Amino acid sequence: MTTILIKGLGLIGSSLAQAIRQAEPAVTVVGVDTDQASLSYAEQRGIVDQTAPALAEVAGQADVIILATPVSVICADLAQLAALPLKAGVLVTDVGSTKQAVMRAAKPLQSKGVAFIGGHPMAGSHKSGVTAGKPDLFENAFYFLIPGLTADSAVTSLQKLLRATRVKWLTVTATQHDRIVGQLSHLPHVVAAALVNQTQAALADSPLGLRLAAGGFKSITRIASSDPTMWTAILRTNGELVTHRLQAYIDELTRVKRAIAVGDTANLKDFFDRAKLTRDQLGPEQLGSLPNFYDLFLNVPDRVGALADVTHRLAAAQISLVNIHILEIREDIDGVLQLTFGNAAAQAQAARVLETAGYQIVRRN
Ligand SMILES: NC(=O)c1ccc[n+]([C@@H]2O[C@H](COP(=O)([O-])OP(=O)(O)OC[C@H]3O[C@@H](n4cnc5c(N)ncnc54)[C@H](O)[C@@H]3O)[C@@H](O)[C@H]2O)c1
Ligand SMILES: O=C(O)C(=O)C[C@]1(C(=O)O)C=C[C@@H](O)C=C1
Repeated sequence: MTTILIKGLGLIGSSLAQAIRQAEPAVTVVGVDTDQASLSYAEQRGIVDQTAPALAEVAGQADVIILATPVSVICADLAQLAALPLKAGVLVTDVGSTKQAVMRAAKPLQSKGVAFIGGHPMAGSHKSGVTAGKPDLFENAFYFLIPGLTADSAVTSLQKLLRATRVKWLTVTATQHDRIVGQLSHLPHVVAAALVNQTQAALADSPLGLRLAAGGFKSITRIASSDPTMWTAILRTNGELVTHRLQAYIDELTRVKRAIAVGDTANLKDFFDRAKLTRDQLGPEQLGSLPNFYDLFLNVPDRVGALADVTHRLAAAQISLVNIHILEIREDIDGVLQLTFGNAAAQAQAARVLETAGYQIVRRN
């Protein structure tokens, strides 16, 4: 019986667990997480077979170990694994968003002869946690692999285990990885967060402020809702590269700022022309997998039990919720609840159930 240990049952860990289950129903999946609620949720839904509070307790039983916590924790765990007794032939991999620091941290483990393959699925979401996980999260996305000196047979085994993800495999070096992803993922997250913070300050004295935002602001800042702990760890491990790319981005902004200030129409038009040309070439297939989450924004009355009533009605209709978020509760008036579903059918069914019960849907994404 093959035992797969997944440490970190959040968005990525629980999505991989579900994809592994689809392809290999006979394997035993063991989940490790510091968050007891995530472990219970995963066990109750059959995402994992067993749970354990700490890596050291179960590492020795595993045939495959997948590290899916923030990068800082992955690095610490790799050091810990090097000091633990492991099964002969164990395969260790990770999903962290930076790879040079991870590959460095894996050296003592590799020196012991353990097969380690750095990994990074280039798909995800601004949603985090076990409830957001789904087996098809990675479909059509690129999945970077950094095998280093690990044998091809181990790479093939990992690809076979993860075949239900239906990803496109791409082998790179850790340096190549961090350069590409630093520009395409890390810099955009800094830019999005900076824009949200600057907008919040700029509109602080406007009565409706950010609530007036429409599609433009929302689409460029969606990723500012991502997990702060995860992003702090990413920037601590690809900081040098991101600092350089941030300077190049500031230079680009400075050039356009100058063109706006002096009313240089030709330069401004060229600025937008070049961006449009490049962006238009990214069809949906080149964009990799876009996270498909479906939101309903619901007015809920300010009374005890309103939230429970909504979740009860959805559960009675057997509609699975990915996430629930209270956006605002104002005393004596309605609050707004954001309900997230994994597919359009669940969203539509939930809207019917809730509207029939008298709830007002204020927006759907
Ligand atoms: N979110 C994305 O879009 C995305 C995409 C690709 C890769 N990644 C990488 O995948 C990893 C996981 O990201 P995620 O989005 O699944 O995050 P997440 O916040 O959804 O999940 C992380 C999980 O790790 C657990 N955890 C944190 N510290 C722990 C510790 N010390 N011991 C045990 N468990 C711990 C948390 O409780 C949580 O369940 C990160 O390294 C991230 O960089 C994220
Ligand atoms: O789609 C999103 O919300 C993401 O942020 C996913 C995203 C990214 O594209 O930057 C985030 C971090 C990962 O390491 C890989 C993918």
